Amino acid sequence: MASSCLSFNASVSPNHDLFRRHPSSPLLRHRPVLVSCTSPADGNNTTTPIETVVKPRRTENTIRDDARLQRSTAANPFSARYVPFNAPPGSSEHYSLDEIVYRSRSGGLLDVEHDMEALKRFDGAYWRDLFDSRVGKSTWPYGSGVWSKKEWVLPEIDDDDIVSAFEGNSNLFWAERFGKKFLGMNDLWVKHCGISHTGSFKDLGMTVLVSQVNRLRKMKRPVVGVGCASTGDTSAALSAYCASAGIPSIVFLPANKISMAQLVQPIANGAFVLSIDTDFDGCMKLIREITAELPIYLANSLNSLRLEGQKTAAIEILQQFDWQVPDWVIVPGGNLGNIYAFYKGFKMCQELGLVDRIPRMVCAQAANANPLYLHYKSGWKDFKPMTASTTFASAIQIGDPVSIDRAVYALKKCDGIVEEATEEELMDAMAQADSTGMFICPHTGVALTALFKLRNRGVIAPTDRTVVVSTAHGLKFTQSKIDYHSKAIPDMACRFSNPPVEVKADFGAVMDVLKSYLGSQTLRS
Ligand SMILES: Cc1ncc(COP(=O)(O)O)c(C=O)c1O
Ligand SMILES: N[C@@H](CCOP(=O)(O)O)C(=O)O
Repeated sequence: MASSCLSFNASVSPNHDLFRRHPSSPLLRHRPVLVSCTSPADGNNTTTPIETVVKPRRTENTIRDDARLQRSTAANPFSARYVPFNAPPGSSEHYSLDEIVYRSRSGGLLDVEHDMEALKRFDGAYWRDLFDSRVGKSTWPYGSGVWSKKEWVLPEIDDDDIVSAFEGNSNLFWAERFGKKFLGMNDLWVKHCGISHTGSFKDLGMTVLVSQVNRLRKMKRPVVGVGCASTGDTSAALSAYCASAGIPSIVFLPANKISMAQLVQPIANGAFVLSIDTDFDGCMKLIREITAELPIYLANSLNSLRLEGQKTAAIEILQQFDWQVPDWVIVPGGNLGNIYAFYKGFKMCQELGLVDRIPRMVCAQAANANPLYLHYKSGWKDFKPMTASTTFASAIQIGDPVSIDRAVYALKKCDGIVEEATEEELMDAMAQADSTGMFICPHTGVALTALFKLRNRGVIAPTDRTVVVSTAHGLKFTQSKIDYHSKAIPDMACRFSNPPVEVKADFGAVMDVLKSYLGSQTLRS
């Protein structure tokens, strides 16, 4: 092996990033490094040559400068494009990701299609090692859980155009006490996507969409601003990423239907906020009409770019289980982009040999906003949009989900299930989870209710490895918790409420209440 040529077998050696990441290593300094990757998939020791000139780091460099210095000069072998979602065989319709297009010629949804043949030139072990090697570092842009999978997300974007808050890499934790106490389960996990830059999973998709907009604007494409309709989380993510890149954002919010914490997010980030006297579906209809007329780029998940980022949460789950596949993954659903994004992430891992199967998925809806559930119960016969009623799970108060076709496709492919949760069920589940140390959002309460129901029916077994996706941070929804714990919700027993005890500032009075409390604890244990 020539000293300037590091040839490695993809299934054995970690990856080229390791070499890029340590430019100050005496072995690498000033040395052109030709990284060629054996492709076990075709048995040849040929390559995708990724040539990197490693230059010394100057102290005034930013991490972007570092990334620029270490960048490969070889042609990028990976690419992606828009195609009609679930296109019929033989369809040749496709669009560059640099085009501004949200719908196929027939008016259907689009999907981002990756050049899977190019990705398949590397085997599963290569991709696992590559992704694993990027976790927990601050290398631009791989410090992000989304961009650490860049080759599978937006392979062609220049690192310089990426707008990232190093989102993703959210924790997946063992819900030991909740699982044992309430469900008799020993392998229950929560993927906390709400521990994120703006407090929800929307950051994962928004970094991708805003990065692409950044690129389009540099290419002088007509994008004056980026807009969305929102139940709160999409607008929070959009406004934060746009503000970070200096791009105007415009958000349409249903008046009085989102939490105060969510409302203040786009306001604080300088978005142009319209509070509109309608529901989310009304806002969605308006933003679609407006973005067809004005040079405002549409940021809702109708835009399939978003799902490319969101799918990395599924890849992360597999990675966090050391590439073992869980039995079940439960996701709360509203506009229904996320359930498809999860399916896509799992499916890519299977197709590219990182894992050998995919989990069964459950989509959980609030009973007050359950068009997918009703469609599932009808045996997938006719889908009927509805007017969603008020729900504590306000971010999924959606009656006419734009990604209905994507969701149905994903659920059919993974032998999935749809469940629903009444207001009382979701609030009780949230309170129960919180009582074991979590602080979840009501949407996660919807997902936990689905789990309760499926466990009670014996569909999910006590030892099944199950992941509940927590989609937002509970701190965005404190008012619902206050209402519950103060028993201020009409027609709800609030069985697990834990209101504060008011007591006089008097030693005897405090002793009395404490003795009574401690006595009840002893009796319980
Ligand atoms: C907190 C939260 N959970 C779940 C969802 C549902 O995701 P999706 O619309 O992709 O189904 C949303 C948004 O809709 C949300 O904001
Ligand atoms: N919950 C969403 C609703 C819009 O969903 P999107 O994924 O299509 O943007 C929100 O937070 O606005």
